[in-house]
Amino acid sequence: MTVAALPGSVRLVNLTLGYDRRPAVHHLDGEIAPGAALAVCGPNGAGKSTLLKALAGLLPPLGGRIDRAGLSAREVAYLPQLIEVDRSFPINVRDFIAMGAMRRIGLFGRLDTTERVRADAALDRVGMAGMEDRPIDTLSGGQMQRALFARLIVQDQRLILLDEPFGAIDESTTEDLLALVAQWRTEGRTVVAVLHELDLARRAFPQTLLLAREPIAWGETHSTLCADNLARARAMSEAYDRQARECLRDEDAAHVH
Ligand SMILES: Nc1ncnc2c1ncn2[C@@H]1O[C@H](COP(=O)(O)OP(=O)(O)OP(=O)(O)O)[C@@H](O)[C@H]1O
Repeated sequence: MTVAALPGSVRLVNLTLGYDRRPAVHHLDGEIAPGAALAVCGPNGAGKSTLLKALAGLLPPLGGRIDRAGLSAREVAYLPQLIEVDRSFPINVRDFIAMGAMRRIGLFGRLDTTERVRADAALDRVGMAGMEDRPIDTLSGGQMQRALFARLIVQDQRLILLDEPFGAIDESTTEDLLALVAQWRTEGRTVVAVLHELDLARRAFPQTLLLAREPIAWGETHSTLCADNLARARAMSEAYDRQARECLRDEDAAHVH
């Protein structure tokens, strides 16, 4: 018997994800409860970003499914890795932040006073008041990440997906943005973040999924990130890399004969 998912939860059912029909994440089962703060950790190439893209609805599953109970794809905000954000676009900070309101005002809609006030309040919240007119290509990495979080505030969604939000930014920015994540939780939003720094997961994310192509563990953060599980994740990831090379060799051989 299938138990109904909680309203606002996200359930992964035997989920397999990949590219060009090659699996990158296998057989993932679990549920992200509404209001949860879930860290996704694991070695390089473990499939963390792939999972986030699928949760954002940008990558259709190769197998299994993602059930979003009562949560439409439009209620999801996704922040890709900073490196993937195009900063060369000629736009100032306020207009960049206000792009978060696009679903409310439409692609070519004008910013009314309410949206302007909302954008400025979001900038203030992330400590960037007074920077409204700066072109985004003049921002430092930390300022850009603050601006991206301000855009998430303006987006105002129930499920927030963050891919390595604290990589390559200074400590005070990390602390300020962690406080914002805590606030989102008190507002009942669900936050899923890919994190490389396990200490940040331990400090600020009560739940963790440890991934190494397959789930190693998913549960309370401190027990999930125990030494045994971390060693298993590393071993699984290395084994996968070896197998992948062997698979590629098999395919090359098949082409020759
Ligand atoms: N667009 C793509 N096309 C083909 N393969 C991809 C693509 N993106 C990722 N992959 C592959 O999928 C696997 C998982 O990658 P993913 O980026 O999800 O891992 P990750 O855990 O986020 O890694 P990292 O911590 O290094 O960012 C890797 O083998 C990667 O090479």
